[in-house]
Formats: sequence, structure tokens, C-alpha cells
Amino acid sequence: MFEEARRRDQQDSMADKRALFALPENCIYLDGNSLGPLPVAAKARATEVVEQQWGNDLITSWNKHSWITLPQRCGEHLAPLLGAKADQVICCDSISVNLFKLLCGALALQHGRTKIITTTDNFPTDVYIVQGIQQLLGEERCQLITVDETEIEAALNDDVAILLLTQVNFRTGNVLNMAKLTEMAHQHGILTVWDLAHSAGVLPLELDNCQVDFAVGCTYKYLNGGPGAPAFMYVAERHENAFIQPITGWMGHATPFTFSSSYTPHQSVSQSLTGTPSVISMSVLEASLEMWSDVDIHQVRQKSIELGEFMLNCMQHLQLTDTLPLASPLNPNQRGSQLAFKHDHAYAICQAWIAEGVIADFRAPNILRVGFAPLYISFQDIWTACEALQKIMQEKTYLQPEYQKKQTVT
Ligand SMILES: Cc1ncc(COP(=O)(O)O)c(C=O)c1O
Ligand SMILES: Nc1c(O)cccc1C(=O)C[C@H](N)C(=O)O
Repeated sequence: MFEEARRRDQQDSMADKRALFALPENCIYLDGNSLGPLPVAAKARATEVVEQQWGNDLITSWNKHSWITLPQRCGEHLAPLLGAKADQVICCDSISVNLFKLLCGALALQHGRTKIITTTDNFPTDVYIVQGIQQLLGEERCQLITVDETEIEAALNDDVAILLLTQVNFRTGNVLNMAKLTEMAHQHGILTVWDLAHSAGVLPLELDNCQVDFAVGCTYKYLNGGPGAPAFMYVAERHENAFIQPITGWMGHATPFTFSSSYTPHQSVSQSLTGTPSVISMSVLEASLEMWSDVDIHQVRQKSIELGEFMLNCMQHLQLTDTLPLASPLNPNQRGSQLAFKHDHAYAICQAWIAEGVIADFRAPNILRVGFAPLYISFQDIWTACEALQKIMQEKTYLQPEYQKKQTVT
């Protein structure tokens, strides 16, 4: 398998992209689906923004370095990756806050319809935000309905206001069919909101072609924007005039610097902004997004699938398949850029793997999760990681007490 890994790395047309990242030595990083590593360009931009722009040019930087248009510029970099025409994507806040804005605004467009359907196994914040809106507006104006991923289609009817779905399940990696579900929702007059946290930067997306209404996503995973990097929002052009988000801050005003005492929404996606952009984070994000200008997302997807399939072959070769059964779909086209394995000691196995220099993550209650970020992960990384895993499983090193101790953030 090692020879095969070496051969595939030699044939990898994306192998040169690894040099764009400041990866630590002796570390195989299989957690870019939670926090992407540091791009070299982002590190340099952080220094420039802090030392030169903030340190030296001070407040003149809003104009001199165009800080004020960072949310729109980051949106422009993202749009092609999302399959969106320009002027529909903007960077701001977090997924959670952006979901609040989109869901409230979309509910208002649905005159009298109150039901928001999402999946029971969605990432919790998506569900919590709907619960919060339900509490704020009362059940007569917002009603949360959660269904199994297999029951989504059956739950769609003319009473439903919004279908809120995460395209790639954060635990299993199962991919929902965006084109089909969006079309089915529209047949019932339902608006769709897609969470692209585990899709952006790794799955080819076609928001415009799929006629998606609204979408959110984060930039700290496969897009390498850094911890807590600003999220993004997509508002389809056809909703631009009618959609009004509820956190009507001055940055969403048509003319913020007239300091008018009454709110006039910006007639563009900029209306989705609320307050001052986090300039340092967003500048770093912009440097990371610039890396994508010559990357073919279809090639990224192809390598992601190959890495996943190669890992499954290695696991089989090393006789790990029975001890670590797959919790992800077997069909690579049906899963995102990750594999999930079930084990009662998944947490401790993950800790023992980290001690061997392989960083993956644990998702409660029993999932060992591995993410594939094709720009910097090699086939040899996968083979080396699997060999380390085999040693841990054979020697049962995960039973050592030091690996059982739970940390705050897993
Ligand atoms: C599907 C999904 N939605 C939302 C979030 C988190 O959103 P936020 O940016 O608000 O922390 C995550 C991960 O943290 C996620 O996996
Ligand atoms: N956003 C995170 C954070 O602030 C701390 C730790 C992890 C995260 C994550 O992104 C978790 C991730 N969405 C997941 O799928 O598990």
C-alpha cells in the first residue's frame, strides 16, 4: 500500500498546493473539516494588517486599504465556489447569527406559513436557532418540526414555510440531494435555506442552478479562514428586494455614513450586514480565499473521493474494518469529504492517534471522524495514519487512562 500511496502522490496534479500551507512538522492533519490549517499567505497578511495597516495607517486604512469593502470582496471570492453569480454572497458574523437573520427574513416572506422543517440530526446550532426564533415569535408564528434525513421528502407540504437543511451531515458525512430537495420544496411553495458548513471548498456547488433561496456556511474549515473566521450568507438575487433581515444595523443601511436616524435597507446583499466587520479576521480570510482563484473544485472533489476510498482500502488491508465499522455511506458520491467510524472508545482512540501525530476528531457519542482536505493531504499521509491506527488498535493503547480524560472542546 505504501508503494501505491507513493505512486498516487507522484501523479497528483494538486500536490504542489501543499506548499501553500504552513503545516507543522511530524503532524498528519485529518481535521481540516473542523479547523483548516494556516495558509502561508494568511500568515503574511495577518502581519501586514496588524503591523502596517492597523499599526501604522490607523483609521485611514478604512479607505487606504479598503477595509470597508472586505465583506463584499470576500463574498466575491466565494461566489464561484458556490456556483453563485456575483452580488449574492457576503461575509459576516457566524453561521448561527446568519441563520437567525435568514430564517426570520424568510419567514416574513411566507405570509402566514409558520412551519420550519429541519433534520433531527442537524448540527445543533441550526436547531437551537429555530428554537430561539420560536420562543421569540411564539408558536403561532414559528413552529419547528424535526424529521429524520430519510423522511424529508414526506414532510413537505403546502403548510411548510421553510426547509432548513445541512447538505453534509457533520457526523456521518451523508450528502443530501440539493437539486432534488430544493425543487420538491418549491413545488409546495417552500423556501429553502442550506447550511454549507461541510460543503464549501470541497464539494462543487450550484446554488444558482439549483434555485436555492438562501444559504449559509463557514470559512474556518475547508476554506482555511482561521479560528472563528467570518461566515458567509447567500441571498438569491430574486429575493434581494423583498428580503429584510431583522438585525437592522448600520452596516446594512443604504448609506451608513449619512448617519440618518431612520433605517433604509441597502438594495443589495449588503443589507445582510449588521455591524462593523472583524477586519483582522476578514483580511486573513481574504488572503486564504485568494488561493482558490486557480483551483478547480471538481478536481478537489475527485481527489477527496480518491483519498477516502484509499483510506478504506488501507483499513481493509490492515484488518481494521471490523473493529472500526463505517458510519458513513459506502458510496463515495453519497458522502462529503469525510469518513466516520464507530467505536465505543472513539474518544480515547482519537487521543491516542493524536499522541502518534495524527489529528482527527471525536464526535459524541461514538464517532471517530476523519476529514480529507485535498489541497494538502497526501496518499502517503493516509497510509501512515492508518498504520498508526492499526498499532493503537492492536496494542489497545487507547485504554491507557491518559487517553480517557475528556477535554472541554472535542
Ligand atoms: C453544519 C454546521 N453548522 C453550523 C456550525 C457552527 O456555526 P457557527 O459558525 O455559528 O459556530 C457548524 C460547526 O461548527 C456546523 O458543522
Ligand atoms: N466551530 C467550532 C469551534 O468553534 C470549536 C470547535 C469545533 C468547531 C467546529 O467547527 C465543529 C464542527 N462544525 C463539527 O462538525 O464538528
